[in-house]
Amino acid sequence: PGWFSEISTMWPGEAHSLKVEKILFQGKSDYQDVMVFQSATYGKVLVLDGVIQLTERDECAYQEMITHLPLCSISNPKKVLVIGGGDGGVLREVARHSSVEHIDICEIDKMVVDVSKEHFPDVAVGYEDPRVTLHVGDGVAFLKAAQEGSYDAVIVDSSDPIGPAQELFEKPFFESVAKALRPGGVMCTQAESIWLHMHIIEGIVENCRQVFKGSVNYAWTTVPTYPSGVIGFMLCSTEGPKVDFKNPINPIDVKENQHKSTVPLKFYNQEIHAAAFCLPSFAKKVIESK
Ligand SMILES: NCCCN[C@H]1CC[C@H](NCCCN)CC1
Repeated sequence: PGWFSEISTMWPGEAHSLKVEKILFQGKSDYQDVMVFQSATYGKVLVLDGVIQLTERDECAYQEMITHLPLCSISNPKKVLVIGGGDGGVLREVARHSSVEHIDICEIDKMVVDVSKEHFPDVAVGYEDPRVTLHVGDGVAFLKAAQEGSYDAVIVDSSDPIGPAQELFEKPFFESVAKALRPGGVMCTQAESIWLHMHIIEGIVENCRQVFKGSVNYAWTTVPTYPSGVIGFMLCSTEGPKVDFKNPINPIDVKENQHKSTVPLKFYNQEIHAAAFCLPSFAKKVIESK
């Protein structure tokens, strides 16, 4: 009954709105306000501190791209760490890779996990994979404690730099990720919008170029329900075996190796992988000059 508008100081003067059919959950965790509503045209919607995290209709774009851009760029990923991603969508996507043997996930807010399992079963299906271990806690502390060189890939599926995820956009965190990765290991982080946050992106790229001595590339994709309709990703690799993010070398094994109730890929494919790294001139100028 009415409309939800995503108003935030992070995107001044604009607000994406969705028609609300019914509010399904409202709560306050130790970290943020959590809400789920049934929208008129995008399925169910997860909102944290007034910011849209995912909708049933378009979550495939973000979860598939943030996962397969890194994992399809290296051969035989075995050990993967997800920071954030409490809704389970990234886990669902990592599980499609048959070479993966172990998936750690560190999510700070248990309420996000529980709410996703209750209201977004096709997203939280990722938790049903036996290779998954959930750690409820701060990703910064988890990485500080992680053994050096223990992961092939780290995916940072965070909210925005205002709130609990603030530290996940800073240099010390990137340094701890690089330490936890093997030589030639890869990181993929949520990296905002080129339409809204070129300044934030500039800072992230600068930090990543200082910390990651392999490849550092920015990719982007379309997600209708994120502000400006696009979201970016920072793809980085540590010193060691060369990683060419722009040419996927490891096609996903979508046959047997996923949970029976996992939905098929809806968004990611080889061509859109390569296209994701093509940037408009105003963004290319800033990102490739750092
Ligand atoms: N697993 C889904 C979590 C999604 N992370 C989101 C990425 C986008 C963000 N707002 C977009 C802000 C404008 N770039 C909210 C969290």
